[in-house]
Amino acid sequence: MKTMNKKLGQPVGVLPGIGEEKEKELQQIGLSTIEDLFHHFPYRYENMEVEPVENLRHGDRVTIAGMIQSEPAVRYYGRKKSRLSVRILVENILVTAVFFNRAFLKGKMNSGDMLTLTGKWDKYKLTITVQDVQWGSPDPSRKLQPVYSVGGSVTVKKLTRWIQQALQSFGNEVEEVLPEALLSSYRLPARNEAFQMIHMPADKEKLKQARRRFVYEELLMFQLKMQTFKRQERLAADGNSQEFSKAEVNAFLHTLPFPLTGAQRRVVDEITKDMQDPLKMNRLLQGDVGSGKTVVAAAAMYACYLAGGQSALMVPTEILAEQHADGLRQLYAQTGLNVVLLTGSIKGQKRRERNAAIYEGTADIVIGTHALIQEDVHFRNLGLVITDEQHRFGVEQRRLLKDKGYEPDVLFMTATPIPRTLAISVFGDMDVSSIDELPAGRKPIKTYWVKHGMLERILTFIDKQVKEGRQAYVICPLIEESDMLDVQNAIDVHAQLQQFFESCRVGLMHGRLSSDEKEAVMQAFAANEIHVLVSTTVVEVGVNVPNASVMLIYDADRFGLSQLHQLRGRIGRGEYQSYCVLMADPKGETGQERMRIMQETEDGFKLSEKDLELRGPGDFFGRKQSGMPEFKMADLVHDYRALETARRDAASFIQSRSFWNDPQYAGLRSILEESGILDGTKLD
Ligand SMILES: Nc1ncnc2c1ncn2[C@@H]1O[C@H](COP(=O)(O)OP(=O)(O)OP(=O)(O)O)[C@@H](O)[C@H]1O
Repeated sequence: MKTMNKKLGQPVGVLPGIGEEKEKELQQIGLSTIEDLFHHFPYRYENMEVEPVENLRHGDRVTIAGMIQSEPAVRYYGRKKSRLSVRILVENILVTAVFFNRAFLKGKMNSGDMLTLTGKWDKYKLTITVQDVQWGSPDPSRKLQPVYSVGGSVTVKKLTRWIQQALQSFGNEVEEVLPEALLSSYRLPARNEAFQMIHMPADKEKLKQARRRFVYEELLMFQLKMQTFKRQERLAADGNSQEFSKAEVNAFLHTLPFPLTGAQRRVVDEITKDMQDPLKMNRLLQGDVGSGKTVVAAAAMYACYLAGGQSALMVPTEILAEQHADGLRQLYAQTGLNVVLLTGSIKGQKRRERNAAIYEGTADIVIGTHALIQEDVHFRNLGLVITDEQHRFGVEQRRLLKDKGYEPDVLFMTATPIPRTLAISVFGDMDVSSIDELPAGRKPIKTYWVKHGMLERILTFIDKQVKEGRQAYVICPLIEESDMLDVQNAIDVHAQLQQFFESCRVGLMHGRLSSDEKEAVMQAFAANEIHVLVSTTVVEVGVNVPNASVMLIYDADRFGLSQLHQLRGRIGRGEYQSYCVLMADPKGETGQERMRIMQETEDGFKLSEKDLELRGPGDFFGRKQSGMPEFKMADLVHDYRALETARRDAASFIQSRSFWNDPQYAGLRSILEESGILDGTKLD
């Protein structure tokens, strides 16, 4: 995190040896000031610790030290190539050191000179192919050598020298930004020491301490910014309370065919309180597959209706929009609410009519895909926006709504249970509600991992289930590069299964069907006119057919854990015992591990933590749409404890009066001021 110290803000050109040209090159890799140099952390370290010769492993990069015993011999080959070899005595063992294309060293080498050599070790020939040579005994301060990312003609060696010079000349200018009390209670090194330790570590322990400090500092700043942003945004939207009676919402809940679970009730309370609050709601609702998020959304939209507002429910696919529209109409059957569906495939006169209903305010609830809050749609009084699958709806859309003059309460629903650590880091500016309980009477899904050779037995099992009145999904292999190949796979599997199942009806679903076709297939499946549905992953999110009790997933090891969990969540949604069969012959350890985990647990939160471990956060949401914050030092998987601590500390700082006045927080405050968050201009 940069401070605004004047001396540290000087251009790198003030250092000896950096002329205009080098200064430009450094600028190009983002290093303009002295402070930039300090913050250019090594991305790894070269271990230069000298080890006894007998401990050295063949092929490793090693450092040894010894005395020159022979005249160096040089052989030239080709036009510019040479090989210099010299005998070195290392702990009574004669070792050959080989230097390629550095014949000029010959003149510098004298018998009896002490050399410290780093390079690749050949255990059998007792030879080191030297990459780095220093005259003299090993320098104890160089045991861990930083390696930096560089560019142009700037080499690691030069950059290391400049950073060290900068630390020597300006290290004392570094000001502490963390309060003294924090440093001592967490045993973190002071900022100026930490810079020394990270660029010139005396040993691994020191390096670890420095890293701990910068990780904490980085995460704390991130959390402070997020939380300050949240506070600012909320203050700005003051006076946005929705007025309705909670008793009437409860009366609606009593009309439902089932009682809410304890978790659903708690979450409805949290949401309706937020809506009644003058501050704008910005809440993430997460719940495991099948935990009953839709009913919670229905309650929130009903509350908004009571307050005289309209609600928009945005979902990622048309199938889902249609399913939700049907489901909500049933839930609202006794209320007289007007539910309107708006998707890309509704055109012409129909669309004009629906747009008019939205504009005039007779549409109480509008359900659709993204297009809903964009394009030609204008609400009369938009009070609540709910989006399903929050990661597809970001800051941009929120801004878009604002620009249209709407300041609705916002609820994000996700069926992907996000590990708590990730939720608070990515969505740190939101409140989080979790439905952590499934409706009563659900039977745990039985999950089996089988090899492809078992296919026939599985199909026979499906046949038996269908004869008992149930239905099945067959999910086709995923070929990530190509949607078209996925479709082809589904078509092939469909043809094969049609032959196998003589008496059942086998349907086909994939992304290339038109929306009318998709709807027809889904309706036929929901009505049990299709017994076995062969599908690509388009059924992944949200599809709800409680009579389906079997899912067979081809090549299951190609899917991520969270995705498998989503898919599996399509079954076990009713009263019947359900079975998920993962067909896979994974070669790698990770694939096998995934299959085992899937068999062992049905807890979405646990699975997504595991997923994160196996894949890393970048992959978790898919790189492109992730919107994940990038950290210089911190790693969300390994540093999650620090993240939790930072979050708590940031929250208590922001709420305390002393944080905004006391000089010990001046450093942190000034960074917040610099970031522009305090005047609401940006969030970086
Ligand atoms: N409290 C409850 N008691 C019994 N059944 C319930 C309860 N709440 C919801 N259900 C039923 O459970 C099923 C799943 O609910 P819903 O579709 O809302 O889940 P979801 O959380 O959206 O799941 P997914 O993320 O997997 O789509 C539905 O058939 C719904 O009617």
